[in-house]
Amino acid sequence: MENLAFGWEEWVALPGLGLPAIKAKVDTGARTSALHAHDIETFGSAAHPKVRFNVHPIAGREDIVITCSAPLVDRREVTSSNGESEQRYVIETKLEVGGQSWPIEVTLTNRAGLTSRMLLGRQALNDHITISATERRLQPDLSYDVYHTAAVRKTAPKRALRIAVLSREDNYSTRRLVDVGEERGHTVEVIDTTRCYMAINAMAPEVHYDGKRLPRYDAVIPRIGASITPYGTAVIRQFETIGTYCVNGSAGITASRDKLHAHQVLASKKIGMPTTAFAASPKDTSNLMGLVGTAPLIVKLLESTQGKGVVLAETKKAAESVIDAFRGLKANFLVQDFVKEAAGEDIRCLVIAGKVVAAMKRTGADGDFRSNLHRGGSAKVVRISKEERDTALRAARAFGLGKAGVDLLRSESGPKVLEVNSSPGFEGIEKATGKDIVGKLYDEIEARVKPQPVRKRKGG
Ligand SMILES: Nc1ncnc2c1ncn2[C@@H]1O[C@H](COP(=O)(O)OP(=O)(O)OP(=O)(O)O)[C@@H](O)[C@H]1O
Ligand SMILES: [Mg+2]
Ligand SMILES: [Mg+2]
Repeated sequence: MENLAFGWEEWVALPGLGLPAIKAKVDTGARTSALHAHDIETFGSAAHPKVRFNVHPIAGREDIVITCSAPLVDRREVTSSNGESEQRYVIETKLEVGGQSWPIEVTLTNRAGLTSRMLLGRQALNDHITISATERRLQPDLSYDVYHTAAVRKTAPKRALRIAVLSREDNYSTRRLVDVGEERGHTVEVIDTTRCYMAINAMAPEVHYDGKRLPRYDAVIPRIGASITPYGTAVIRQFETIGTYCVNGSAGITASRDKLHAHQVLASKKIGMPTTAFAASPKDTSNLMGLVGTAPLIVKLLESTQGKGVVLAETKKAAESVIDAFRGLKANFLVQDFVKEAAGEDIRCLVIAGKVVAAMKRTGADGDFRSNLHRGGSAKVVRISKEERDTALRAARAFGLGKAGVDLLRSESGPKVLEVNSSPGFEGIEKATGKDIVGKLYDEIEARVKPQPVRKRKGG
């Protein structure tokens, strides 16, 4: 390597950590280099331990945070210049300066006394470096401005993420989320939503599990079952309060789960859907049916999933008796125009981050108007029209969902949204379309956790 001259302070970059500019002090009294970090947490398996930490690259700018992660190489006792010793995590990363780069060992410490962001110890100062103790910044200047520009996002390395899947089930979808995440070098933990507990505290929101506070996750992937929506969304809200990126937000899950609420949201955004009405009082049954049109009509339990509470009433009389029966059971329901021309078929569009990544057509079992796969329906890949695509995207956006399964009926007057599912299963659609949908979800998560440029402060 070409010789480099260092003063007592130099601009350096640690590209492997996503730190394009940082001021480092040369400290020949120390063997290993040190980086000022906080929220230092280890994660990953015993065979491949990793460490996750936050760095404020600019002294005095606590609002600028870069989250880093790196494989852990060691944990060792380090004695600092003031004689105090502490156990520190050690990582290996590339130091870049003056157009050259070489690997160095870095210990992580959050000692408040450490005034510099970084100290360069002897191990990093190879033979090709000559130090002039009385001079400073002999190497080309870098600028903190990069943290205010899109470059900070572009140059951020792919780092190992710590991800939680909120799920109570060990099914295809959960397993795929774990497998694909781990293939990409992330650590994916499956957390049983109902076993999370929380202290609702304004100052220190946190989530506990198995007797411990849950760590900081880079992302939370909610797979909340319909039976635990209120509790599950409360857990997600807690993560949202901490500032964790949740692929689907609590508000969108809540609104899309409640069929009445969901239809109101869709209607307010002028998204096509079958004419729908609902009423609470038995006195209004015939007026209610009048609002929707003439028989045949669909009567749907609000809590229905897998098509279990969806009834097709061929005549007005049949509709009345179904409604009476539901009322007798104190069940909530809605009445909907039967889209006959859909002919027992619906289209499931899988939306991830504002894109329809796959679509399949589901066809009901012989003689069933319901196309649910759980009811014996079958699925195959389908090409959708631009109008169908736009409708699916708008429906997912209406609930602010990063991942959604939007179900459409093909009607004479264009696509009609039946429902928006916030925990769409991946098995049916991956098998029908051959697409790697879980991979696309991770593409989005990886892009979302990249650092955002921070606005410059006046005078700063
Ligand atoms: N208004 C309608 N007109 C025609 N067919 C309909 C209508 N509503 C529902 N269906 C059929 O019945 C199926 C089940 O209805 P829907 O999806 O609303 O119920 P669900 O029980 O919530 O099902 P899921 O398990 O998908 O959540 C639909 O996939 C569709 O094939
Ligand atoms: Mg449903
Ligand atoms: Mg459905």
